[in-house]
Amino acid sequence: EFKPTIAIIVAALRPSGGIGLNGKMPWRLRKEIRYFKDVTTRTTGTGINAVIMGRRTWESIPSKFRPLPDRVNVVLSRSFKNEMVDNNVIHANSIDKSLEQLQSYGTSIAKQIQRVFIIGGAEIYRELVNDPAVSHLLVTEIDAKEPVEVDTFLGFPLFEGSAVWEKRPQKELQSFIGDIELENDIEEGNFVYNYTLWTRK
Ligand SMILES: NC(=O)C1=CN([C@@H]2O[C@H](COP(=O)(O)OP(=O)(O)OC[C@H]3O[C@@H](n4cnc5c(N)ncnc54)[C@H](OP(=O)(O)O)[C@@H]3O)[C@@H](O)[C@H]2O)C=CC1
Ligand SMILES: COc1ccc(Oc2cccc3nc(N)nc(N)c23)cc1
Repeated sequence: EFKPTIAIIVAALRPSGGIGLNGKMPWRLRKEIRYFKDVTTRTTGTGINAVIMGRRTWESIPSKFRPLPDRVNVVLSRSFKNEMVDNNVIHANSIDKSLEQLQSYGTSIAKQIQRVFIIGGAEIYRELVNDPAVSHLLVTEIDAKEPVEVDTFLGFPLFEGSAVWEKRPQKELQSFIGDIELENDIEEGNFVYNYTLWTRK
């Protein structure tokens, strides 16, 4: 029965949980962007992964860079009809409808959907972090040397201590991401960051 691993993937500033500013990300971290691409794209064997995002996040991707390549892109909007726009883009008006469509995608394109990543934005994170179907949080924890302005936040308490989620040892993150290299305390400009995995207590 179709039960892909569903993971939220996000880069968030500590301790505030800031993730956005003026509809964009408050930072540009080269290695972190490569990690995001590698983790959301990598599959074992012949399958393909899906990324699910809110309509505003989709609209803020420059049109020449969307859909995100080598992944099935699912865009959520309450005003969408549920439809496969083309082989790489699915419209859905709820998370449940998007999972239904991903299931039939697998049978129609004979490509099995392996993992599903929720890639933002803030409203989507806030809602889906409470969905029991989401089993993993891949959180890049960012510390800033100098203060950073943010106006959009994770929308759930994580760094202040969570009653629901617990951070797993690095070796569990390593086995989740396979042969993708895990560096610690990566420094880029004003930022130092680490990749983490959280699962439900
Ligand atoms: N730091 C990070 O890792 C990331 C940061 N971001 C940042 O987040 C911000 C964008 O987030 P945000 O503005 O919250 O917008 P979102 O990308 O979360 O999109 C919100 C829209 O998604 C649709 N939607 C939300 N919930 C549902 C639902 N349950 N069913 C169907 N449709 C739904 C609605 O579309 P409609 O109005 O059409 O109904 C809503 O307006 C930007 O600043 C972006 O840069 C984004 C991704 C990652
Ligand atoms: C504007 O569209 C988008 C905005 C953000 C987005 O997600 C990300 C982009 C770049 C790096 C990202 N890193 C992590 N850990 N998580 C994300 N969701 C990321 C994907 C699309």
